Amino acid sequence: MASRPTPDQVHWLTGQFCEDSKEVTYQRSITSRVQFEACLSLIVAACIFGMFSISDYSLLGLTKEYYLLVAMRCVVVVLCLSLALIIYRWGGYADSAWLHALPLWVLATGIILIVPLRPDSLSTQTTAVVVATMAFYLLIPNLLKVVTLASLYLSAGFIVSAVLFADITPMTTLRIALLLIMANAVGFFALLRLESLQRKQFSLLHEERHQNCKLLKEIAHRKSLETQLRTLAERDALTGLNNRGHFIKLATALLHRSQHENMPFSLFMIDVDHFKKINDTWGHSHGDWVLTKIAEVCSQSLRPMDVIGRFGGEEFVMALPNTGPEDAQMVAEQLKKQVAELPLKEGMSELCLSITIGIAVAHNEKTTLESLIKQADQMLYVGKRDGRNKVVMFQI
Ligand SMILES: Nc1nc2c(ncn2[C@@H]2O[C@H](COP(=O)(O)OP(=O)(O)OP(=O)(O)O)[C@@H](O)[C@H]2O)c(=O)[nH]1
Repeated sequence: MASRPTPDQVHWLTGQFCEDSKEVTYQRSITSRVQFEACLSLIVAACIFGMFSISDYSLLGLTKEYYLLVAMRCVVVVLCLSLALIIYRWGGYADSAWLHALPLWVLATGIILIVPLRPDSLSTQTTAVVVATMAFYLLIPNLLKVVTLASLYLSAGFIVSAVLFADITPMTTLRIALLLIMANAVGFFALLRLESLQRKQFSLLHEERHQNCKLLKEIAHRKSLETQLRTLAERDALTGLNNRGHFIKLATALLHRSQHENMPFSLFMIDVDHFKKINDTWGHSHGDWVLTKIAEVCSQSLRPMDVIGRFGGEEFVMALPNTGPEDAQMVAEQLKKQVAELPLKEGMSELCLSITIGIAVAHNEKTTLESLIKQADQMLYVGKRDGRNKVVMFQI
């Protein structure tokens, strides 16, 4: 049973992809280059074809045949130049291969028509046909099928014309035929190899791009997973604040920097008053909501250099670098006021929301974050004991 061709498989005889859609994609990818190169090659070919009128003159002089030849050459040159322009403007050969075939047929007809007008210079013309055949295959960019048909037309037309008008012997006819068969075979296989190699290169490039795309997607996916993991490792799921571990890491760095710069550093321990009662009265979801609202208020009151974290349960912690006792007291009072003024959920109107804040300020280089947390926690306890809704500062 014949196996199905793979998308990258190239046909052994046409040099094109076996899969039509892939071939069209390939042809479209090279359209602009082919258009430019075909246009350039046709202009050069037309000029060379026209220039041969000089050798016509040296052979024929100003005879009727010479004028006919010049007229024919002019028609071919004009047609080729016009077609070159049309191809340059509109000639994507994925859609209009016939347009690329046309100038080859015009040139071939022109070459064939020289024989009846200049039958004496057959050997020169045979050389010209061989060169033209090679140029068709290799220099004028075109599809192998299109080139092969035009070249065979040129060879067959030339031989018929030579037999009819140049009065050649059967032996000479055979020699010319063999020469043209050889030129066609060499041109055909050279172009077949070129077409196959170009398409294989295209496939490899395509595959490489595809793999790169996959790799970029994979990298993006991994980066997003990494971000998610980092968030999970550093953030508190309910409030989105830093979790205890990450807060300690960030606050320790801030404390060290303040100590290095000889600047004060304050730490707040914040605890929601009678939070258990909120849970018991309105349920855990309302308790959660209150915690997120308080977290929001605290975050909004921070400066960019401050750091906040959820320490556990209904307890928050804030680190304020470059903040001395007076400023810390002021910020804490302001925070306490903002929490008390928080608009509450429907049905919670009788709740008097308040927080107690314990403050510790680092005074010398030896103070550690651990000791500051301990002192602020002690002040929190004092504030709770003294009736809650208080700001208490650790005094040395
Ligand atoms: N809704 C909710 N409740 C929590 C969460 N974490 C801890 N809690 C509750 O918070 C309550 C803390 O109660 P307590 O330690 O007695 O403190 P309190 O009621 O605020 O009393 P004081 O701090 O002395 O004013 C407990 O009932 C915990 O179950 C949470 O993430 N969500």
